[in-house]
Amino acid sequence: MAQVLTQFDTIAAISTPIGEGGISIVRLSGEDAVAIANKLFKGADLTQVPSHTIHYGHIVDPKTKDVVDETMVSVLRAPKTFTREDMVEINCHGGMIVTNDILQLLLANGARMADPGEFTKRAFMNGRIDLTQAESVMDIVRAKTDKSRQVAMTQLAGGLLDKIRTMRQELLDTMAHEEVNIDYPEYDMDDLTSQEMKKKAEEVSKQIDQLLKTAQEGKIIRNGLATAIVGRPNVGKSSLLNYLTQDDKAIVTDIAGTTRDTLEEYVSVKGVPLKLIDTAGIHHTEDKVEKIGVERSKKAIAEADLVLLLLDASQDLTDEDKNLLNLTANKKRIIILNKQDLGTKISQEMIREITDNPIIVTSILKQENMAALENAIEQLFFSGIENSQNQILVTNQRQAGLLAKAKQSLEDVVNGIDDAMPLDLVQIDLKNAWDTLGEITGESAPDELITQLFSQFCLGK
Ligand SMILES: Nc1nc2c(c(=O)[nH]1)N(C=O)[C@@H](CNc1ccc(C(=O)N[C@@H](CCC(=O)O)C(=O)O)cc1)CN2
Ligand SMILES: Nc1nc2c(ncn2[C@@H]2O[C@H](COP(=O)(O)OP(=O)(O)OP(=O)(O)O)[C@@H](O)[C@H]2O)c(=O)[nH]1
Ligand SMILES: [K+]
Ligand SMILES: [Mg+2]
Repeated sequence: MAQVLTQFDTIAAISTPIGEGGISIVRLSGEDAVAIANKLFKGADLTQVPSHTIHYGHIVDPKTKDVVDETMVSVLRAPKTFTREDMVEINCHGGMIVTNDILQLLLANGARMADPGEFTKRAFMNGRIDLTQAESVMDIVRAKTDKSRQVAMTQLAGGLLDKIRTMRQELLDTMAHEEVNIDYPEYDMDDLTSQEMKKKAEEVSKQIDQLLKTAQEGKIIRNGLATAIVGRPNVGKSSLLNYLTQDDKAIVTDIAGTTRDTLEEYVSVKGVPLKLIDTAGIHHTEDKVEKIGVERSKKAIAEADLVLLLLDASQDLTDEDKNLLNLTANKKRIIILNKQDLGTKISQEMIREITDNPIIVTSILKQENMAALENAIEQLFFSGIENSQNQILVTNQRQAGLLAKAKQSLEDVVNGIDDAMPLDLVQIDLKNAWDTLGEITGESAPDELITQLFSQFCLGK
């Protein structure tokens, strides 16, 4: 990792959302950050002020002498900054025109437009954070629930990084030890060495396994448990979405077929992060638009981690209900017998004959027994998964894929030793595992990977 802080040009970007707002921040990073800002700023000589101070003044177009905005400007000198480079943050009036004018002035005076994620990329290139921490910065920005933010914060603090560094160190120690033996074959400790190597490979492999086990939970916590609300028309699906989100985002009417397209909302139910998907009621229809909606509902079911299947308890079980019970049979599922206030033609016992899924009898309209539903969601979620308070979790596909690959190399080590393969060949697999773990943190990541990874970030981050 480069520790030379002067190798990059000076970049600029708007770091706050584009649109109307109270205040916007335009950020600069790089060797010339202070000099460029100083060309536009009237109020103090920014090249002379102490680091980490903020200054009141105006941004003036040096060509036209037009006063563009009244601002507060922070000067942050390397190395104690987000990027470890000199940085300037211009706090200007929110709004698309002013903010953009200031950015354009910076670009006209020597700065280059930053790529998405480039500030964070520099923090990585300059050694302040590793790739898992960079990814967590993005996860914090995108977090939809408190829990996903919590896990991302643990990752930002270096939880996963420490784990991976420890494993890499163990492999490195083993390799170093092994090299001594290759260099001094007269000791002929091959047997001892290979048994030692095998033991280490198995140990690290086990640690990787433990991390991989968290990937499913990590995915859910990061993205929310994909929860499809399913049922034939008018059973109360949209009413349930509105109840759980404490909002009335979904249109509810007594007309069957009100919801025509899937609708997604994030909500936390007893600490369980859900990505709720309200679907179009599934039934046979000739209506063209409704048909598409029904297809989307089927897709939502296919992709769901959890299905909330609603039945209208006040009416007899229909063929469509039976179809839906079949269609969702292999899913993690809660059956909701709704509209109990209108009577119970479908009983819990009847459904119990078909499935051992949790069955909750509710009136969503009268808000009856809703706590039981929330408890059922909580229990289902935490039954398979350990409590994740401050736990180190693998939260993305990139990390999980590399862990699996490293594990494979370690298995090759073990098999090679069992097959009495020459130690210098076994060592190649050991080195591969070490390299692959290094890709997770970025310590041995190829340039293309780094470029690709940061390009997914937001502009100005
Ligand atoms: N105005 C502003 N607010 C912001 C950010 C920012 O860049 N600008 N951040 C951007 O994401 C977040 C804060 N994250 C930051 C992380 C590290 C450093 C930093 O300067 N680190 C140095 C020195 C730390 C210290 O003084 O002890 C370091 O780690 O060496 C700054 C902000 C959220 N709020
Ligand atoms: N009596 C009674 N009515 C309910 C209950 N839950 C929902 N409703 C009513 O049933 C009607 C349909 O509710 P929706 O939430 O629109 O049903 P839906 O399943 O989303 O319907 P579609 O989107 O058309 O498939 C509305 O008039 C609701 O007020 C309940 O528990 N009891
Ligand atoms: K309806
Ligand atoms: Mg609906």
